[in-house]
Amino acid sequence: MVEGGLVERSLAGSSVAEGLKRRAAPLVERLAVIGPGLIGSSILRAARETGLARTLVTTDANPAVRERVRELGLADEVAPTSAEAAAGTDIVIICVPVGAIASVAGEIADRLKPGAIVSDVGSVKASVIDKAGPLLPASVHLIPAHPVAGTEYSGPDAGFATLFVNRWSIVTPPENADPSAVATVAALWEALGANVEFMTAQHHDLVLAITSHVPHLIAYNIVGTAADLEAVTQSEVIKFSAGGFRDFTRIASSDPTMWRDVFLNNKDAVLEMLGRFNEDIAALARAIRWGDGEALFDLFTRTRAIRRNIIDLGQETAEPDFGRHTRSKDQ
Ligand SMILES: NC(=O)c1ccc[n+]([C@@H]2O[C@H](COP(=O)([O-])OP(=O)(O)OC[C@H]3O[C@@H](n4cnc5c(N)ncnc54)[C@H](O)[C@@H]3O)[C@@H](O)[C@H]2O)c1
Ligand SMILES: O=C(O)C(=O)C[C@]1(C(=O)O)C=C[C@@H](O)C=C1
Repeated sequence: MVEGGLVERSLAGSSVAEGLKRRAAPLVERLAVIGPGLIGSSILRAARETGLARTLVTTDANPAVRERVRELGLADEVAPTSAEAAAGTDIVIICVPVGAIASVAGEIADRLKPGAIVSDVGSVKASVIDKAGPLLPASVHLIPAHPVAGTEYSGPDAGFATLFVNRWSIVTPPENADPSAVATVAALWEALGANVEFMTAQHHDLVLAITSHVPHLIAYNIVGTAADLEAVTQSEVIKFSAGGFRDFTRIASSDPTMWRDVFLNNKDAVLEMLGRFNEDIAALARAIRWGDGEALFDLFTRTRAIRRNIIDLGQETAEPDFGRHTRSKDQ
């Protein structure tokens, strides 16, 4: 870790994006991002703008992504493999789909220096600790995290430096995690503009099952159902999709690999929340069948208040913003 010393790099033509602060000194010497897609490239962009690390290293399993990252100039070094990217690095952030995190951990294990921190951004946390933890040497610190910020887009062109500004990043340290390594990961996310919250991986997975995973499943399902009906209704599904349905199509266009892995790795929590969801939707169907307007009105009043609370807390724009990714100054 870098203890002190002023490092001022000139960033040709770029000013620090709103909500990000340029650091007087880097937090770490060498930061590696494995998988510079939407989330990884956003970390690299924000790290570049803030001067978070003296050297930014990245790699990707896909050679076309490595080439694109070079073209975009997102890192100081683009390594050919994960093992080479991780060698001699202070912090490695694994930004690949949840199902590939453990295999990356296995690939880098031998090349990590003692005291290095390995983190990730996976949308599911307990499986990362269970599967990646045993593959890493005892001399490194596994401190998983999850930035609760994203879009439906993927790849290095989709990222932007301000993605994490004023969003939560949930850090889920395993039992007996080294406090200074936990503090470093928290400081990293704060430097990227996020607000940090700590919880166990199990609690994270339960909370995110209802706030993120089941909503995505519902969106995938409703768009799938509508697409099946399209044969019956001809082009009406597309023609009249300017309203609520359109909001679902945004969510349902999210990356298939990422979401397949989320559901396969958070099975228990998702099934538990889905069970509860099914009970509640059955109650709504009953209210409609029996003309129970009061039950419908009461629920819709409660949910409207929840939406307004979220907006008041500044965590959502008032209207769906389909072009959020265009906030990027790097594109
Ligand atoms: N998209 C979101 O909204 C969002 C938000 C928060 C967290 N996450 C989590 O972040 C992670 C990345 O998501 P993303 O949306 O940035 O995905 P992405 O598809 O944009 O990028 C992932 C990158 O990882 C690379 N990759 C895949 N397997 C690899 C391997 N074995 N070794 C090296 N590179 C590999 C891919 O080629 C791709 O470039 C996922 O775990 C996801 O759950 C996503
Ligand atoms: O805004 C979106 O498009 C998202 O779906 C982002 C979202 C979410 O559900 O809030 C999706 C998955 C991540 O793990 C975190 C954030």
